[in-house]
Amino acid sequence: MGSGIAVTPLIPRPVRPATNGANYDGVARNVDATARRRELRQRLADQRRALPPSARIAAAQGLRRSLEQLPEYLTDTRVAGYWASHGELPLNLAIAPLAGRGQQFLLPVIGAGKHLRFAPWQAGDDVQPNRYGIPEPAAPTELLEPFQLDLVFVPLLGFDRRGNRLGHGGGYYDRSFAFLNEQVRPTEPLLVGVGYAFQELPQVEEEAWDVPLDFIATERELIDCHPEANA
Ligand SMILES: Nc1nc2c(c(=O)[nH]1)N(C=O)[C@@H](CNc1ccc(C(=O)N[C@@H](CCC(=O)O)C(=O)O)cc1)CN2
Ligand SMILES: Nc1ncnc2c1ncn2[C@@H]1O[C@H](COP(=O)(O)OP(=O)(O)OP(=O)(O)O)[C@@H](O)[C@H]1O
Repeated sequence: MGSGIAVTPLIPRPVRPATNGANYDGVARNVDATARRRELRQRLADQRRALPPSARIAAAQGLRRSLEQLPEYLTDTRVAGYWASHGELPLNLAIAPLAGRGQQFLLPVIGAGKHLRFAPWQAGDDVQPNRYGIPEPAAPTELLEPFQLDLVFVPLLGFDRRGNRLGHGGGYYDRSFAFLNEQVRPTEPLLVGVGYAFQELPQVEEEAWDVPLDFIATERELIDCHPEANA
């Protein structure tokens, strides 16, 4: 599809052992991990909501500068993002230049089975709230499957530098992009997590179903989660 710059393929990540083992210890470890994730999500969500408007506006501008370091942001044809809610880092300044460059922007639409599809959206198009109160295109002319996208800005609550992500806990992105775990990464679509720098964690515990991010863009920097590719 429309990716401008070729990226060096990597060896696929080894399949991680499932954490939901059938024995008692496996189950207990899993319950602990779930409780830890819930606590961490709450703390990060509270912290994000408490950010003053000035920090949000400055971050939206910093994010655009970070994304300009990514060739795919400047050239890819189909670019999916999100409508910032719950204090998420606003994408509006990063999205604005896309139309002028002939790039299509799309928003996620929640479907059956917690799978996302993506609808083209441009400024002025009608939106309606989904079940979480997040706006979705109201009358999409087409709905694209995740594999049809070139670049995806993925919302997150927490991240680490290896590309592990903590989301809202719905598992929407992991389910929708699970097919990438069978492919040599990075490939298309390229997954770029977007969040505030303060959302960085030393390590996000990996779960068997997680789909790692290729890059993470914050208001401060663009993080390449496959640094060995450039070594
Ligand atoms: N802006 C935006 N759009 C998005 C996502 C997102 O994270 N951000 N999604 C990412 O997947 C999908 C929607 N998934 C979501 C999953 C949970 C919650 C949410 O508010 N969860 C509550 C708990 C609600 C409950 O338990 O039912 C919370 O976090 O407080 C929101 C969106 C698709 N669209
Ligand atoms: N590929 C998958 N197949 C089946 N279930 C899945 C898959 N991916 C995630 N899940 C389920 O979804 C639940 C939530 O996953 P997780 O905590 O990783 O969500 P998240 O990445 O934080 O959420 P979101 O992507 O919506 O922001 C998990 O408990 C898991 O059972």
